[in-house]
Amino acid sequence: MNRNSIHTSTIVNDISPYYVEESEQSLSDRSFAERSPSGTLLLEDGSRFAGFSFGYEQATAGEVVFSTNMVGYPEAITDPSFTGEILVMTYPLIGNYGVPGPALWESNSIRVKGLVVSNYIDTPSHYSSIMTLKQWLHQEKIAALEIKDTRLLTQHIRQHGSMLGKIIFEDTIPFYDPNQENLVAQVSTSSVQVEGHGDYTIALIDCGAKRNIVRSLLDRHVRVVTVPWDWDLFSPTNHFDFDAILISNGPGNPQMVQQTIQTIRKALERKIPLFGICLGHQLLALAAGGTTYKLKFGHRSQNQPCVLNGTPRCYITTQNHGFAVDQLPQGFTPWFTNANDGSNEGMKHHELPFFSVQFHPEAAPGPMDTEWIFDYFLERIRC
Ligand SMILES: NC(=O)CC[C@H](N)C(=O)O
Repeated sequence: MNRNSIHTSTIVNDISPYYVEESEQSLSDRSFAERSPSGTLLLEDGSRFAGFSFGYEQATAGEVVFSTNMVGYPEAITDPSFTGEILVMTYPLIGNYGVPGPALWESNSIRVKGLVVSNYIDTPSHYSSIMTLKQWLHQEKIAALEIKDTRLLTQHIRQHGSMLGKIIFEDTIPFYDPNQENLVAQVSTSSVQVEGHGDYTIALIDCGAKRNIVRSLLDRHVRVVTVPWDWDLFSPTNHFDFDAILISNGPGNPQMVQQTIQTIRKALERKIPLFGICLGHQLLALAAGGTTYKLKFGHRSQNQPCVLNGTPRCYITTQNHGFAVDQLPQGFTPWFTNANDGSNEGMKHHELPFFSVQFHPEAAPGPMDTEWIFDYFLERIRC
């Protein structure tokens, strides 16, 4: 096929897929060129990106964010932290290893409001695959578009910041801002779950916990009692013995999660060992008197470099967050700092067992470089 025959019809703010002239088409290109865009990603600034639908064709709206992770799309789209978000994946091959069984997901369903990829592969090859990504998206009624130029779309988001958007077909719907709602209340467990055995009991406040947090604790032979986000651990009616509290990751604006912040404040007063992950880091900061802010386009990838403060050591971390901690609370010092933009990535109290990280030490997906933080957590309980 003569490469000169391919040209892109890129109209300002309207990225259309490649078109190939009739004459030099191979069969596969012919099928590609004949497919007409069937869906549109419309951003709140008026930008339109046409695409080919491979998901459930019903309009959906949310905050449009991008992630650069190269692997782990099943874990990513089942992470409750993505609730309310339309996820753009910049790595061009998505779907190529299918979908594993639920035991390898980070929650029991797909959490993104919509999915945008550059090249959807509908012919997966992997021993663990039980269905194609397209089948899964249809099963769970999630819209998905193949927009060839996710690079341009991502550059747009980087330049202008993550913004509201919607995937529309024949129908349309209003824009929806997930950060104006308490998304944690929508994703948290509604009942208390008890798992595992061991010398220590961890109360896990489920703000949208990724399953690999629980797996990481159970692997260390502790008992994990998962409670809802608004469970008052200190009310007489709810009492059970525990040795420490882990505040989990979760979606949306940390300011919306006031009941959890109140519970953390009570734990601080009682000097109970506290460990926060991602949203948990933000909630611990707010509970202790710190502040949070919204990043321009967030950190969503598996290669975010975090320097261990006071050392030359830099860890490669998995991240998925749009907010960050600005002012650390009194008595806390920075634990990790993002080597890309200098943002805070962790903090610890200068004497009491209170500490938290903005990144995901449980990975899933991504590198296990910081898994040792779970061991550090248990050591702080023992001493
Ligand atoms: N993964 C998370 O816990 C995300 C925390 C928070 N919702 C944010 O976007 O910053």
